[in-house]
Amino acid sequence: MDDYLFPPLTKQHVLNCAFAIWYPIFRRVTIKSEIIPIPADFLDYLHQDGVFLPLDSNGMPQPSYETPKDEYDTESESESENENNNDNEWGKIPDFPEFQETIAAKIDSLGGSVFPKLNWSSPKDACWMALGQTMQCKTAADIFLLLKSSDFIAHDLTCPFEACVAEIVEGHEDISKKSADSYDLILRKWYELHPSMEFRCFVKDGVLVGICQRDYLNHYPFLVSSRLTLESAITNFFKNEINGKFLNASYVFDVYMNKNNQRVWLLDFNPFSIITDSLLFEWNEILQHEGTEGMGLRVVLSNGETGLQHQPMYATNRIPKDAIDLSDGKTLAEFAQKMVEEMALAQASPPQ
Ligand SMILES: Nc1ncnc2c1ncn2[C@@H]1O[C@H](COP(=O)(O)OP(=O)(O)OP(=O)(O)O)[C@@H](O)[C@H]1O
Repeated sequence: MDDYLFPPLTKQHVLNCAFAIWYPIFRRVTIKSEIIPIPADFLDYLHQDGVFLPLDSNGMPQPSYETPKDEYDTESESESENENNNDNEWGKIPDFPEFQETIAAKIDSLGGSVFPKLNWSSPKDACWMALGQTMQCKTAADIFLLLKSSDFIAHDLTCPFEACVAEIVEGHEDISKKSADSYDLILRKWYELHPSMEFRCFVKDGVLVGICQRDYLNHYPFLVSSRLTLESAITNFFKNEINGKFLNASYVFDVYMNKNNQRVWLLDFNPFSIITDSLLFEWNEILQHEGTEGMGLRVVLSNGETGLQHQPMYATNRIPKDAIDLSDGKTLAEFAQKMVEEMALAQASPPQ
């Protein structure tokens, strides 16, 4: 770890990886998306503890959602009734009617289901919380549950510049400790992406140094046999569509390749930094690589190579901190049960 010598990561490098910055430049080669500025009250709500979902468009709690009062309050019924009559019948449940309406309209315009993100991250660590355990969202409530349950989203909100070099200007605080000035909710048109066709690409000083499987835990035999064809398609995509257009000289980008026509699509950009997972490479290999010839496409060559078979991703992120905030003993037991079921399911069904 200590050997690693990364070029200094600045706040600007991280900002350049924010969706709203790169999307206008690469709109033609990426998935259709909508960018919705997050209003201040919703940002406050995201910062608060607990997973209380806002009311639906009719002012009612979301379907199958138990209000904090119904489920957890220990007050006597009469006390509760008094309080309920006072103001907000649903106690702590927040309400963002305009924001929710905008989201619903954008979901419609993207075909009815979307993949949500904030400036940098998606709440992929929380998808086990969602109905159907998927990131596919059809309503604002689906999105809010994922955002509120995710550690990755909490990181975007609280310390996105954590890995940046300290920039202390006299009289100003160290900006590496700051959060972003503004946040966007990103809605991307939903596609059933096959994990075997996702790849991560490492670019150092404008050179495509390495490409590897994004799903680094599983062996896909066809990737081994078609490695050179895939590598050539991704390299061409880099040369024609990415190189020289992204704002940082060194960066990491993710792509998806359509299996049928081998068309490559850009998925995301990440900082060239230890905070980005190097997957099948060691960061040292990438950092020490010299010359203009890259290391090519690296895939998992056999099941034995990983020593693991059909692993669920983000297994270690499956108890988000808000689950604990939300819980009494009973709820945690329910979460634990759900987790056990999901792990069993993931082990039993290999990826197609
Ligand atoms: N539009 C989409 N429809 C369906 N699934 C998607 C879509 N976009 C991304 N995904 C899936 O979600 C995963 C994470 O997406 P993305 O890279 O945008 O999120 P992220 O949180 O920035 O991830 P990372 O930090 O690993 O880069 C992708 O690997 C892909 O499997």
